[in-house]
Amino acid sequence: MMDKIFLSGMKFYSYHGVFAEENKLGQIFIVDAVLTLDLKEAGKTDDLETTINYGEAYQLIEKEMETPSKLLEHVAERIVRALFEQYERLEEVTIKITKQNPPIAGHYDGVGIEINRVR
Ligand SMILES: Nc1nc2c(c(=O)[nH]1)N=C([C@H](O)[C@@H](O)CO)CN2
Repeated sequence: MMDKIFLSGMKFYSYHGVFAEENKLGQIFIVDAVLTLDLKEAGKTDDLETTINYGEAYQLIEKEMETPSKLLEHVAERIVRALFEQYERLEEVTIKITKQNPPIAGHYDGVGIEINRVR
């Protein structure tokens, strides 16, 4: 069983979407991230340099969320790429992005996507 760092329920106001109204008005997106890596060294040494600083990972995700894409799939792939480029020790990533109030009639808690990528 591999170790994990998680960032859950991150909320961003962004402009991703297929429709012009979404690109113009924007909406809230909820992002959940799970980063898989070995946390034994950090557990032994108590040294932040031996793990991934989740505060720094948050900023990286925030930066990608600020760049508009049409599809949530595209946003998620950009986040994964940025994380793998930044963190050599990262082995696997899961990114889930939810739109709570997309322009779709009906009753639901949210719609969205989740991707999992292994380096
Ligand atoms: N698989 C996907 N389907 C849809 C997406 C998406 O990003 N991935 N986006 C939309 C619209 O932007 C949505 O917000 C409203 O219909 C539609 N389907």
